[in-house]
Amino acid sequence: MTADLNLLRPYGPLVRRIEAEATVIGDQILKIDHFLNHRIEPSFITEMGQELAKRLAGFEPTVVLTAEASGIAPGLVVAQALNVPLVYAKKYAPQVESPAIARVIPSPTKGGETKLVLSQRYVMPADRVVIVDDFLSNGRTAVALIEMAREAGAEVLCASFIVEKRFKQGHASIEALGVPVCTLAQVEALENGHAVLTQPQD
Ligand SMILES: O=P(O)(O)OC[C@H]1O[C@H](OP(=O)(O)OP(=O)(O)O)[C@H](O)[C@@H]1O
Repeated sequence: MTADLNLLRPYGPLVRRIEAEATVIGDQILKIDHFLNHRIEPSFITEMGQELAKRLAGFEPTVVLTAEASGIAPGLVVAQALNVPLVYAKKYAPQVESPAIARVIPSPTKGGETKLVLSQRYVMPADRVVIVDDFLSNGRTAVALIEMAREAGAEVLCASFIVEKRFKQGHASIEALGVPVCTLAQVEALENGHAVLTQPQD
């Protein structure tokens, strides 16, 4: 698959904020939870979600799919901009109306295992799905969401993220499923307390 460069265009305002404000721990951990997923800045998450929505509009999705919890804020902005529903796979109280589809994945940031559960009532065979999440790392969450949507009979058009760690295998795992990846910031490496990012052209 040839990557669509428009889907991977670095978004300048986000790249600059990560460079200036991220906390980098070792060569694996990047924290920007002061504006993205613990303390959320409504104006900035809206700006970023609208940028993702612009890139995703051409896929003509009928539903945005994410995972509880940190995907909900960006997912809601994208869904609102595209005027489609947001569905989130439940993680923390995974009792949903049956029939349901589930996947167990290694918990990305907490260790142990996480169960993702989705009611088939909310993703249907005619649906055109785009995935939205805050971070792409090893890709286990996104791959599970893609598999679950496909098990429901839906078509998955694109998987999109605010930030991706290019030094992990998530991007390749998603493309291996035939799904294009869309991201606003691409972290190439974490070194000496700093994030090295793909630079915007503008
Ligand atoms: O590409 P991956 O390796 O799957 O990692 C990315 C996932 O990790 C985080 O979720 P996490 O479960 O850590 O936290 P959350 O419950 O706050 O969303 C993040 O929100 C993504 O969903």
